[in-house]
Amino acid sequence: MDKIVIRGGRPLHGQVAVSGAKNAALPLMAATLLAPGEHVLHNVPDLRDTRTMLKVLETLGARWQWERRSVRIDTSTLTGAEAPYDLVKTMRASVLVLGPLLARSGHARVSLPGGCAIGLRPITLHLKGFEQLGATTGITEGYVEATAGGRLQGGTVYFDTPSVTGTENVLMAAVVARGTTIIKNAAREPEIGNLIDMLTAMGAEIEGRDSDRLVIHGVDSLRPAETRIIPDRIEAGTWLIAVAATGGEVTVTDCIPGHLPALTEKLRSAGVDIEEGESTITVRFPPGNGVRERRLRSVDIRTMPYPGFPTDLQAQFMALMIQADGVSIIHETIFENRFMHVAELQRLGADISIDGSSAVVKGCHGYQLCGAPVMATDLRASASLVIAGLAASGVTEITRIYHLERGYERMVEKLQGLGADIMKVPA
Ligand SMILES: CC(=O)N[C@H]1[C@@H](OP(=O)(O)OP(=O)(O)OC[C@H]2O[C@@H](n3ccc(=O)[nH]c3=O)[C@H](O)[C@@H]2O)O[C@H](CO)[C@@H](O)[C@@H]1O
Ligand SMILES: C=C(OP(=O)(O)O)C(=O)O
Repeated sequence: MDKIVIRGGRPLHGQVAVSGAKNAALPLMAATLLAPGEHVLHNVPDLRDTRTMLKVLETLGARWQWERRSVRIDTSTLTGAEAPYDLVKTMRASVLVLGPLLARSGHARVSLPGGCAIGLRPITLHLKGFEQLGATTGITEGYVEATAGGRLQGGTVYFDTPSVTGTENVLMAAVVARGTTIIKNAAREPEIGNLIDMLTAMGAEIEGRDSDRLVIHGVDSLRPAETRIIPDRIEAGTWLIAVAATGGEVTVTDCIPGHLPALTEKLRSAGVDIEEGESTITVRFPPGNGVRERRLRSVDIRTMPYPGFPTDLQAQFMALMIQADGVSIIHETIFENRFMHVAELQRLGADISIDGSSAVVKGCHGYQLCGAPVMATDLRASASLVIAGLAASGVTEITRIYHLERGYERMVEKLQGLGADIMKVPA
């Protein structure tokens, strides 16, 4: 097993290109199950999670081939309808094969994705949605089973709370149902827009892209499609926060600035210079407008469904706020246990206390954090430790970095390209 060693305290400079989004690639890969034939996905990030999803597809009978940044997935013949525990336990997004399998094969059996380090993560809304389309669902021996007695029937699905994978799963089941389905209070994350574009290219009829009300007119059949995965807004946001934390000037390329409205607004409020181009964001700290003093202001955040502040950037933003001037309240509304990074950040000298779903961060303005050995606990917590390590003085060693490899493509190499002293070494 490898670990990451960082000698912190160096500003970051240069350009960094953002990879395709993990959270778009996974549902789009699952969507290939809907139509027999060869699909092509471009800009696919080579990650532990995308490799796991390919294994899930393979167990269902699909064949695949990587060609540089593209993956060809042939779903002409499916030989199974079960996603086993061994794969699902390593990646919750495996649950996304439920909707497409139910639509195509009339039956699906997927190991129940358990609770993970960040919270319970139920899928009751997915199952309720399938039932509204005429399926029966149940849980036996740790597996979710969904069965459609014939073709699914369009219906109205209301989500109590906007669920990202729930919206994606029900959407994929509904595109070939008989009649019209309406999803009310749907999630609006850009990754859902990417999925809608792919389904539309496959022949689906969907109205309401980017809104919380999706209207799906079921079609008799779909065809394979060629689709490009959107840039990873969470990776882009991670770079912006890293530069704000270390100081320096970096242009983040191959991104969609409009996908990060809440983060760029918060960074500006904190005193960070953000300049948006068409597909680039330049981040500068301290700001270049003659301001000499390095003074990062504390700001509060509250995680919310898109376009609110993403829960997937909460841990990284906390790593920035521990160095700010003042007190920042970080309120996590999506997951009940997404503060696992707090104990590790404290090892670097951060002053953070937790009060229910809020973290109170007292910035250490004027003092530098001090590197320490820390342990990664989940994907975004790991990214926050990297950011804190880059900003701290001395050496930070991060173990259990397999979490990071689930969602960040070539993170160490990209940071080295920006001048960071960071290495991956055997633990
Ligand atoms: C809205 C939101 O920010 N979703 C995040 C969530 O997506 P993911 O799809 O994993 O989670 P959901 O969007 O479904 O969950 C959103 C909220 O709804 C609740 N819920 C969900 C399903 C259900 O059946 N019942 C229920 O109560 C969850 O407990 C949570 O509080 O984790 C991903 C990985 O960190 C993020 O990329 C997504 O941005
Ligand atoms: C927690 C994440 O992913 P997943 O839903 O795959 O666990 C994430 O992307 O931050």
